[in-house]
Amino acid sequence: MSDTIRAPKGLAGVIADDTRISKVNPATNSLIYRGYAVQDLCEHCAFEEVAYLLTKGSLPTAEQLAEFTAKEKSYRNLSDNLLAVIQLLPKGAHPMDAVRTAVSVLGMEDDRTWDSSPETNDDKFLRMLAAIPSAVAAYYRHVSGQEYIAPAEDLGFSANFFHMCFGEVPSEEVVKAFDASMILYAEHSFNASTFTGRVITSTTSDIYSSIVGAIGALKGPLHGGANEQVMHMLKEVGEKAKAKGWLLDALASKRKIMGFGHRVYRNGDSRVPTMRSYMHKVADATNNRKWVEISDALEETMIAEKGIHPNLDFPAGPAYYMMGFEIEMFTPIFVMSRITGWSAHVMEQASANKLIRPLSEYVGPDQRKVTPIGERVCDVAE
Ligand SMILES: CC(=O)SCCNC(=O)CCNC(=O)[C@H](O)C(C)(C)COP(=O)(O)OP(=O)(O)OC[C@H]1O[C@@H](n2cnc3c(N)ncnc32)[C@H](O)[C@@H]1OP(=O)(O)O
Ligand SMILES: O=C([O-])CC(=O)C(=O)O
Repeated sequence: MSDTIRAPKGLAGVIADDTRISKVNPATNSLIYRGYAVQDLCEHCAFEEVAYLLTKGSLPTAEQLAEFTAKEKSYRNLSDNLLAVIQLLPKGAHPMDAVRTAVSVLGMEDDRTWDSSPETNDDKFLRMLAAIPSAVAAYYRHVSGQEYIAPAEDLGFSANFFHMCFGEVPSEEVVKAFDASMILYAEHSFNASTFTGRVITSTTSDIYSSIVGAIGALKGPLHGGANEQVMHMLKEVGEKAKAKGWLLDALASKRKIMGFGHRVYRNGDSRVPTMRSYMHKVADATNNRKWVEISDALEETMIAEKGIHPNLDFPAGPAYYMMGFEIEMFTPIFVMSRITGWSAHVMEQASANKLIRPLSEYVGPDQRKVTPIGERVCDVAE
């Protein structure tokens, strides 16, 4: 077929569409959101400002931010129905499945299913931004056999999350480190989960469905699920002195080292230095250098042996662990942030939509006749 193009496996290197939301630039090792460097955003902004920036296109004024955060706070409370659903969920399930279910219920509670106007989508986004942390915390409290803690209206996004999980807010340094991680995780162009969300939107389905699909894609250990695997790996290594030997054995047995490598960046992830410095601050604030030391030893060996650098999940995982979060909460925490980037992409896709539907090359058996079941001896799979 002359008018078709054969894309490489995994669509590697393929530009699938334009976007105004972010630019991942491996040549300069940089990442900008709507023109602003993420490092700059981490230094000068709270996560709520970045959420506004990503979804609306510009940084808010103080007045615009006050209106945005007031609305976000007003949407934090879960309905009795959703709270009851969360409390009925199996305790052994993965929290990512609980978040996926919670977003699905949020969608069912919103009677504007077929209204995907920009104003309505923006409001639906704000509902999810506000309610997802409440759902993550509610599931955590349920699983750990503790009473649900209602959101606090006088706390910012990140401080409120700590409050809902633990009933207390840690030091300013720790809250800032968490908030910076929210900024760094917020958006990353056409990664697998965002692309999933855009594919769903391209069918003119609703934003909740797009986000449910994106959550499913993020859960995988090759994508967002890697932040949990990093911490499992650090625990398996156990101590700094064993890190080098552990890594060499893992590489010899062809094991994928979680938190290393990236489809787009080849010389290191632009977000790592910032997150690493916050991880160090959390280690200092919690008086615990163990995970930092093991991480440093693994990184040094991985770069020396394979020339493969860490990605954002590598410092984020241990940072969350030192903040006191259970490992299985790490990827749901990623969802709390990436809901901003996903929603911005859903709105961008909807504003200039074209159904996303590639072709495939059929490599199965040639056309053959169906043998009626009574005469069938054995159908050989090819
Ligand atoms: C927020 C995020 O989603 S960031 C990504 C989080 N994911 C992870 O940390 C999981 C671990 N990393 C990986 O699996 C990969 O690096 C990915 C999935 C992120 C990128 O994959 P791809 O772009 O398809 O690269 P690919 O897997 O082909 O790797 C190229 C080569 O580097 C090797 N490589 C890449 N990452 C790793 C790794 N983490 N450990 C060991 N080897 C690796 C591959 O084995 C391959 O080697 P080969 O050419 O000898 O076969
Ligand atoms: O860009 C990617 O493929 C994965 C990633 O780092 C992200 O989604 O933050």
